Amino acid sequence: MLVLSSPSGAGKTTISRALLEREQNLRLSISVTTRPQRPGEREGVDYTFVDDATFARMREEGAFLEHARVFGNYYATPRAAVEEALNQGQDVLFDIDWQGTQQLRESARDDLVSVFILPPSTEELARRLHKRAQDPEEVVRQRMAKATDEMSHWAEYDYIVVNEDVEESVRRVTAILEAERLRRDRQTGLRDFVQQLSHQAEKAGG
Ligand SMILES: Nc1ncnc2c1ncn2[C@@H]1O[C@H](COP(=O)(O)OP(=O)(O)OP(=O)(O)O)[C@@H](O)[C@H]1O
Ligand SMILES: Nc1nc2c(ncn2[C@@H]2O[C@H](COP(=O)(O)O)[C@@H](O)[C@H]2O)c(=O)[nH]1
Repeated sequence: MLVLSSPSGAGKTTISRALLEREQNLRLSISVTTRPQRPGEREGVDYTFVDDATFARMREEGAFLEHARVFGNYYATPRAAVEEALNQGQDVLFDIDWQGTQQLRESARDDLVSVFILPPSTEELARRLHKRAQDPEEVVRQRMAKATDEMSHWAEYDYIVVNEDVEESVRRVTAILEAERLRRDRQTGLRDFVQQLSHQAEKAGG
């Protein structure tokens, strides 16, 4: 479970999309949200868009692994899709905030790798939020005002990537993913493989 968090506009959606194109065994967890759909966003691809009543019902039914109120809207990670992907041996990518990360960390523990994305400067963060031009000015202002609050959680994360150049950031997150996949405890079947090697070495050595 690979989590990316950041202040709004720092670039995690951009980095996630590039990662998903390159990584065969990585699936995006598609969140459920009550936020209005942005121009260009696709239902079931970017988010599953629901109304407040549907969100509340799904939460009561235990359909979420985590949920949070972010910038005045509700967001949640659906349990079934994530469990299915993990059971199939796939890695799952989460683009969620620090509240959701805290909740996932409690349930997933060792299986969670978290990356916090920082902007190179506050001016650049404001530029990116405006450049995206998909939210009303008031929403952009509200998200900028929340940036300090969001960034105060950076030290809760395993890795920090300052997103200056997209390509370089994607390279760094890919390197994190590769290194984490190589951890001894994540390589299943290693014990049998090493036993086999030892057996062959003993035979070869007479
Ligand atoms: N390294 C970069 N350099 C310049 N522009 C960037 C960079 N990374 C992302 N952007 C641009 O910044 C804007 C915001 O990026 P993006 O939507 O990926 O942010 P986000 O962190 O996912 O935001 P949110 O939390 O609101 O979903 C987009 O227009 C994107 O193209
Ligand atoms: N706790 C969760 N946070 C989520 C989830 N999906 C997205 N998010 C975070 O919300 C903000 C705003 O996203 P936007 O798409 O409206 O710009 C951002 O920080 C996302 O990471 C979720 O399922 N749970």
